[in-house]
Amino acid sequence: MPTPAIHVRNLTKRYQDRAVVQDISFALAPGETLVLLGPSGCGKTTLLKMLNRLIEPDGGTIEINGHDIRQQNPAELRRGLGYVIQQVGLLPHYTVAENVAVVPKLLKHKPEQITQRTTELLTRLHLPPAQYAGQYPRQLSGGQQQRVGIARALAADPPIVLMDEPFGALDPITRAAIRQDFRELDELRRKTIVLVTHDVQEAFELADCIALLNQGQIQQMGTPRELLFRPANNFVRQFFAAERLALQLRVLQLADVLPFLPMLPETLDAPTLPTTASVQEALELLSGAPGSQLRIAETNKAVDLAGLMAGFERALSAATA
Ligand SMILES: Nc1ncnc2c1ncn2[C@@H]1O[C@H](COP(=O)(O)OP(=O)(O)OP(=O)(O)O)[C@@H](O)[C@H]1O
Repeated sequence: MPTPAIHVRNLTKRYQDRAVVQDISFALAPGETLVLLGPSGCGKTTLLKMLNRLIEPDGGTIEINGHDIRQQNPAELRRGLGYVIQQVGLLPHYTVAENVAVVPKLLKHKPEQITQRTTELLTRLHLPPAQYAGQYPRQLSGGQQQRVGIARALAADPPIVLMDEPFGALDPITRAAIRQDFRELDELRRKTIVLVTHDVQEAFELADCIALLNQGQIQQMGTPRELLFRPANNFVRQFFAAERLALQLRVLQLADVLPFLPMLPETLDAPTLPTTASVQEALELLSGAPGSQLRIAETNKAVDLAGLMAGFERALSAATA
């Protein structure tokens, strides 16, 4: 394994003799998204804030790109780590462009480079600069402010970004829209991200890897699929119980269902999905047009709604067997 982007060993934090983070260890490879998930008060934010030294641990070590963060000046460390929080924390007397430029300015990037980067980020985050660069935070909606917060965290192109409930304060529709942008933003895909949430659907949508915490301890760390189909204990099983079906539809892909699908005569004008599409995506496509079929790219198979559901059921039995 290459040097982990983040390597945490035996991390512990106590408040008045109560360990709110207990002996946590993990390694995160560069470019991965780790979601810290768990009930309120389980220690997610405390763990995240130890990564950028907003909170100092009582025990254990943290290495970022192979360097012990205790050897680094906290302010410098933080300039190298993007940070997005629920309250956004934009500076009210700075324009959108000025807010985005804060860290690049501290790092003494060239003015023309900063302008170019700001323009690029605002455009990609659906805030056309001609309209928004000169506005003040109070003139923006909550969702727009959150997009500016993300642009600000990415402005200096840090390889690691820490996010604490970044979509927590938004209504469900805005939240889904920003999550979609988040997934489609190429530059975020390349970054190492640690994201805190208590929203299970959000965790499954964004994570390469989930660490499910309870009372300061990792109950299980693994891919969404591992947590769902191979729960390490009862806590993990119970945590996903209420949303199990929705999660299964999201986690299983057409590739999983494929062996159980009957061959159908090809309908040339049918919509096509790749084998990596989730059963959920296929279901959405098919339920809009009952009786219709979809083609599965690079295979000789097509499927209708009934066939998909029958295949899903068999793929589920195979995954949990
Ligand atoms: N400064 C502090 N002094 C004492 N206790 C604290 C302090 N900060 C946090 N705690 C306690 O530590 C525990 C973990 O808090 P933390 O904020 O990390 O949880 P969380 O999982 O992020 O919760 P939430 O999802 O509600 O934000 C909580 O029980 C909290 O009350």
